[in-house]
Amino acid sequence: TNHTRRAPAAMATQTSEAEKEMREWCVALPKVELHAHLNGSVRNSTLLELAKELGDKGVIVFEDVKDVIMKNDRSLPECFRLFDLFHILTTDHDTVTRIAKEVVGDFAAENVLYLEIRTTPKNNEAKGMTKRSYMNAVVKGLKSVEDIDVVLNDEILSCTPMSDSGGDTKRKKIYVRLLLSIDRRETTSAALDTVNLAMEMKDQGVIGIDLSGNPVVGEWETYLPALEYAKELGIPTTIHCGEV
Ligand SMILES: CNc1ncnc2c1ncn2[C@@H]1O[C@H](COP(=O)(O)O)[C@@H](O)[C@H]1O
Repeated sequence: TNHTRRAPAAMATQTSEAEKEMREWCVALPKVELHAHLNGSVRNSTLLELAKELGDKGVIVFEDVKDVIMKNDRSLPECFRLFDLFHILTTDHDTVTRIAKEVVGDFAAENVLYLEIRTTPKNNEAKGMTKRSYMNAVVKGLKSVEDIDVVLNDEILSCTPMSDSGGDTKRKKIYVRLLLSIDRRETTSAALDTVNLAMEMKDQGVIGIDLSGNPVVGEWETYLPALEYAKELGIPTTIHCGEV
């Protein structure tokens, strides 16, 4: 804070010690994370690495993108421009698998015990991707976490062999559930596809749907049939609204 900067050196050190302790306490505290967007939770280092690869291929200009990724204090419109960039960087099956794996690992490292990840299933013909194959890539990522027990639907999906001595008590365990997001840019039929997919994937950790995306885009009437359909099917729903 400004206050800290103006304080004498000794006091500043004390404050930063206190801040450090508070941060450590927050990390150690067992937590529940209910609002993580998959593509909003990607490590900066991974984004930079992916941007570098696409820069080398001439798809983007790395230097421009680097500044955008590292910028802090973004406005809401800037956030949505950034998501469009993230989607260019992340949307192929292997990258989706990679980011899902890393995101779960990062939350577990911060002692999140129960994690709900929401993500927008994407059709991308150029990559041979359907909403279903996108979600399969996400689930594959969750199952490929090696050093943590990831529990989807109360079943242990990823678990390296326990030691012969009867189990390694130091292994972390995280319960992960998925919400399928409808992007406000989508059509009624695409939104209905997402609800059907959520129903199909109930036994793979999918526990609900979400309406998200740029709040200044789209019309409520477009998604209403999908939300009503979800209600009929008994699928729990979360909604982003009123942010502008
Ligand atoms: C800032 N507040 C917000 N309001 C509304 N939607 C948001 C959001 N933050 C993120 N998203 C939604 O999450 C997507 C990225 O993750 P996935 O591609 O789904 O994994 C964004 O494109 C947007 O649709």
